Amino acid sequence: MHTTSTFIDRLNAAWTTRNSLLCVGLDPDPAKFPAHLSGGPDAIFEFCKAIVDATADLACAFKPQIAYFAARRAEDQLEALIAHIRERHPEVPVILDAKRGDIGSTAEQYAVEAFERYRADAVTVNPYMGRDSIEPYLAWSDRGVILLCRTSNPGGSDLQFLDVGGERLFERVARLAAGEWNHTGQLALVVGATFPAEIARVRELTGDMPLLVPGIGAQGGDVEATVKAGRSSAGSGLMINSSRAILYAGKGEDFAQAARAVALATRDAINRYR
Ligand SMILES: O=C(O)c1cc(=O)[nH]c(=O)n1[C@@H]1O[C@H](COP(=O)(O)O)[C@@H](O)[C@H]1O
Repeated sequence: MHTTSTFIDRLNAAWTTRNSLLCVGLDPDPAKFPAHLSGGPDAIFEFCKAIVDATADLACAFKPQIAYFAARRAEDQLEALIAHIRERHPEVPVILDAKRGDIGSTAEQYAVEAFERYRADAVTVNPYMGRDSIEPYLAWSDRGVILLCRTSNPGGSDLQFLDVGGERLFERVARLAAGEWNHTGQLALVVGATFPAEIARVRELTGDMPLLVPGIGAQGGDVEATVKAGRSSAGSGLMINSSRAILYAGKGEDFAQAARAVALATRDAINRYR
């Protein structure tokens, strides 16, 4: 399964074969499920499986957010969902959105959780604790590590915009991630679609590094500005995530088809500006 190719190889292949920079976010909230699914013991799995099967050919990645599963004691459904993606859509990389961050010995356990238990291709990590808190994930040489850099939320500026000796903190993170921290070539960065000027700055600092860009759709980020600011030299380089706008596009029994229609329109809108 995870043999010779790296996360970044698999991502590159998915970008090309699917002609898509759209990452479909899997943030399942049972309160928003269509009536015919609510209450079932495997409702979270069934909901996500339907979305995955309806959108796999349109997606360069899937990004399950672990909190939505853990909050409802549904980690087994997350395992089953990722196993389903591996089996049915093996060419679509899975990013486990867990935003971990801890001392090295604990990070080793988080890496086992993400890469062995859940078999994710990549995991999101908070870089606040520094280089040795990231290093354990890199021991899994065929997986990716996606560091928070300039997050999409308004409060992201509280710390990420602080001046740290002539540059802003997110710029330091970007420079470290593109330089000395990336000795294995496994790193990527998160930059919110709600801040196109900072996407452009991070692109400038990181060459063609892959960027995970959440914030279009429900958070109101602008697709055109995001793509123009973030595209790599090859007109690629982005995993532009949308979760709620796709997941909850429809409320009826045809919810997966409604999700597909939004995913298709979003993929095409992104491609217009590459
Ligand atoms: O790491 C992330 O994925 C992430 C980083 C960030 O800065 N902002 C952000 O919204 N996210 C995640 O991206 C998803 C956005 O969901 P929607 O706003 O519904 O499209 C959620 O799963 C968030 O946890």
